[in-house]
Amino acid sequence: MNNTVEIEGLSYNKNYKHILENVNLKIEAGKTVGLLGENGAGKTTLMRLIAGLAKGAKGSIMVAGKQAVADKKANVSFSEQLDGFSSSTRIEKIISFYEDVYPDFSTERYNQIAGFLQIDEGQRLSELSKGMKEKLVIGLTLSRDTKVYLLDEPFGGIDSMSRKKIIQSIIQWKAPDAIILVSDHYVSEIASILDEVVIIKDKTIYTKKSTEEIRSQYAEGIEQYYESIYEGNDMND
Ligand SMILES: Nc1ncnc2c1ncn2[C@@H]1O[C@H](COP(=O)(O)OP(=O)(O)OP(=O)(O)O)[C@@H](O)[C@H]1O
Repeated sequence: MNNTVEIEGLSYNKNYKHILENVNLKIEAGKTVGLLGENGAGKTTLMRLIAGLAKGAKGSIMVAGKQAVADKKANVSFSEQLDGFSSSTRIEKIISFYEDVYPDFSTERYNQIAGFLQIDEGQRLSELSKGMKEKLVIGLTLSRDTKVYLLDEPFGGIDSMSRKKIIQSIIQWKAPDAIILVSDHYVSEIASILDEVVIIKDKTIYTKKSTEEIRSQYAEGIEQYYESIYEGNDMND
């Protein structure tokens, strides 16, 4: 089996607090996977570890068969929140930064996505609404040509019409063998694009299941499954 992400025995503490314990997770090439869990469950932390941005974990995280931080950075595109740019920065400046820093950044792909999302390059960060900023982050993240895309709650501020359009288009913006790992609290909205669902609970991967299997067991789908796990009355496991 061709696993693009392979995590074994991963534990992570921050400021003496156990955040993740004994996480094991394998994600096959090409899958679009929903990462679900309540506030503070550890979704962002897990993504930062996969992206090579958080250090000091125990266990192993392999991305495309490699463990070094530099390889993770080269193979993973993470939806960073642009906090490093001053609010007066124009979008065109951010795009040229991405072009300089990431050899795999495709300006052509960015222009396609930005056209679809109606992002205006001439604007400054301070002029963007929360939803527009999120659209920009989605555009920048998916314009790199990488094996793994990590989208951390990418749609929170985006209006529901645009959100539906973006969700339906998102898979076309990745190579067929690339993985998307997306966390979101709007479970039912992203359900249609997911191949698998991973749930973090009690500091670990509580379960990973294909959406097909979930739908065959839960008439109301992924949201019902997710709620059943948090309420402690799931049918199996
Ligand atoms: N710098 C830190 N020091 C100590 N604890 C931290 C630190 N950063 C995060 N945490 C804790 O790690 C846990 C996981 O946080 P994380 O942001 O990964 O969760 P999340 O699932 O992404 O949550 P949300 O859905 O609210 O975004 C939380 O309990 C949080 O309080």
